[in-house]
Amino acid sequence: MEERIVNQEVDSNELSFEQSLRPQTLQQYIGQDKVKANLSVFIEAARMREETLDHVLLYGPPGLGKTTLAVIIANEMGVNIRTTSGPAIERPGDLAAILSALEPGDVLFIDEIHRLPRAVEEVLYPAMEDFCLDIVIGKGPEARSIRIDLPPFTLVGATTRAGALSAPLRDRFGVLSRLEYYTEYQLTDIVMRTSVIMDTEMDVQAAGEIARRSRGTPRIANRLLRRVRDFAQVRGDGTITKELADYALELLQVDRLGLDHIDHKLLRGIIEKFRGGPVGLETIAATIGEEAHTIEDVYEPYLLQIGFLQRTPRGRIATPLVYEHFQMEVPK
Ligand SMILES: Nc1ncnc2c1ncn2[C@@H]1O[C@H](COP(=O)(O)OP(=O)(O)OP(=O)(O)O)[C@@H](O)[C@H]1O
Ligand SMILES: [Mg+2]
Repeated sequence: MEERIVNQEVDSNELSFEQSLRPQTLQQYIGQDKVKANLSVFIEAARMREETLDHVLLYGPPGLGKTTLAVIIANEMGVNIRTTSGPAIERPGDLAAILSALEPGDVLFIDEIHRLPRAVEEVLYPAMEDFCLDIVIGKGPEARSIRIDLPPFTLVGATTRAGALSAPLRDRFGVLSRLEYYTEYQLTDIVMRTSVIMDTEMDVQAAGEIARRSRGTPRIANRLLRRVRDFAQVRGDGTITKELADYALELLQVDRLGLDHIDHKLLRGIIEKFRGGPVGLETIAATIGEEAHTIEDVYEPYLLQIGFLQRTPRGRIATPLVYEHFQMEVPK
């Protein structure tokens, strides 16, 4: 994949930066008001009854705050969180080991839960439903199954692709929370909050400009802020003014809607080579030299969200908004 500032890959340096910025309570968590309102009721009710919280599935595009929310849920419940991910659990025994090491009430966070192997998923069903493990010992006619009780726990699953989850797994979550792209105002708050944590002076207009170009995504907002701060330090006096933000964002090649050179290549490709579409995903992938599933999971969601692309049974169509954005004439 080509290098892009708006991509969703996170290296170890950025990960520790992100962790330093993670809000710790629901109150510090900006936006996602519906999700927060529901969760706070469920958490309070569970605490009043002194029960574990129902299993929670968090889904939505990358970088919107799923992992952050999982940690907050554990904090608000006053319990420990144990973190793992779908691809990391290869065999049923791996999951059994994790489950039997939990303390009563713990949150087990499984990131990318849609990537759990099938055989592992089947261990999860009785664990989620009845807090127990069914283990088969021996083979053939000698085989018998024993049941092991588990401490009650809350499973928090996160996925960018709720559609890829099997129905039996999805049905075992009591709370399904879908995270939405953030508004410009919410992202402005997030950027301001981050600048305070980083001890950097910033004009609110500059924060607004970063927010507008962040594709509705806190991860991208914080990343752009960090790069803009570098420019402020080297080219300015350290303060992030609107002027400096504009200058830096221009150099970073993120346009006023947060689109970068790859989005441009993709959209222009559809317009120039396929007269605006419809054109199939595989064809687009081949034209711009990217994997089809990368386009589908990473590039497309935001372009669909802002109404630049339409998905039809015959392929993708570039809407008139794209022509407008590039100041091109819409063909008859
Ligand atoms: N509501 C929010 N308020 C403030 N900061 C947020 C919020 N949501 C996310 N962030 C920040 O954005 C960054 C990315 O969030 P997080 O890692 O939770 O996203 P994610 O949805 O788990 O992404 P992925 O799908 O890639 O795992 C974190 O540094 C976090 O601090
Ligand atoms: Mg995450």
